[in-house]
Amino acid sequence: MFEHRPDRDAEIILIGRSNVGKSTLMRELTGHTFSTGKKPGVTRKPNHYDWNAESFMFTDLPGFGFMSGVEKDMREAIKTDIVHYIEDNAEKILVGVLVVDGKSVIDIIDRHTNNDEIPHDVEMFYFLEELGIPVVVAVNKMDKVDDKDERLDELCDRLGLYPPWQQWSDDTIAPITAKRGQITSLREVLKHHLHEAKRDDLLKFVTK
Ligand SMILES: Nc1nc2c(ncn2[C@@H]2O[C@H](COP(=O)(O)OP(=O)(O)OP(=O)(O)O)[C@@H](O)[C@H]2O)c(=O)[nH]1
Repeated sequence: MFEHRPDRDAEIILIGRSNVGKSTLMRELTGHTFSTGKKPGVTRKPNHYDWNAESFMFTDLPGFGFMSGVEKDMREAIKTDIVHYIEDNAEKILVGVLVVDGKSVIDIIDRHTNNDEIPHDVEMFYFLEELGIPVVVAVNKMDKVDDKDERLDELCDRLGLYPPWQQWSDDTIAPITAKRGQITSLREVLKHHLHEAKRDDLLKFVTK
């Protein structure tokens, strides 16, 4: 289990496969640089970035799925810890940001679907929804995607959301390029959810 979760009442979590750009996004959202102990095989913990006065924090959860140099058992253990963390804190999690790599996400989802498995990304999407946590899909690395609309429509299709993707751009689908600081669409969607949750007091944390 992950230990040392700061005791905060409200939280926005980032989850996603390894290497999709969660740390980069976390840096953009908070303006803070984290040392992440990136060596494969090293035990991986959540990164919390928190504000005591408002009892709010962003949490970057460890990446799930394939990580080079990390054994399958270890990957499964990390995923189990992530699931427990989300279940245990569901009431405090205002938004779950599922970060995916826009360039590879469709291939990865389809590869796993063919094996009769539920792909991790799709599974996490439904898992958050079942817990009643609003899910935002931050589709990162859009700088590497040429056919943007087509790709985002495909992603909607795989997640059970009716295309066109623009229908979901207010509350669910946020194409971004975290590396270049292009995350306005995500900020807007987060604002929407904080407002819905009647937490306008927290808007300043998602606005630049
Ligand atoms: N082209 C492109 N690359 C990006 C973008 N955002 C992040 N990256 C790159 O993707 C790689 C992984 O980024 P990280 O932020 O370390 O990813 P992570 O999801 O935190 O990875 P884990 O710690 O393994 O879970 C780095 O080389 C980043 O520079 C983006 O918007 N576009």
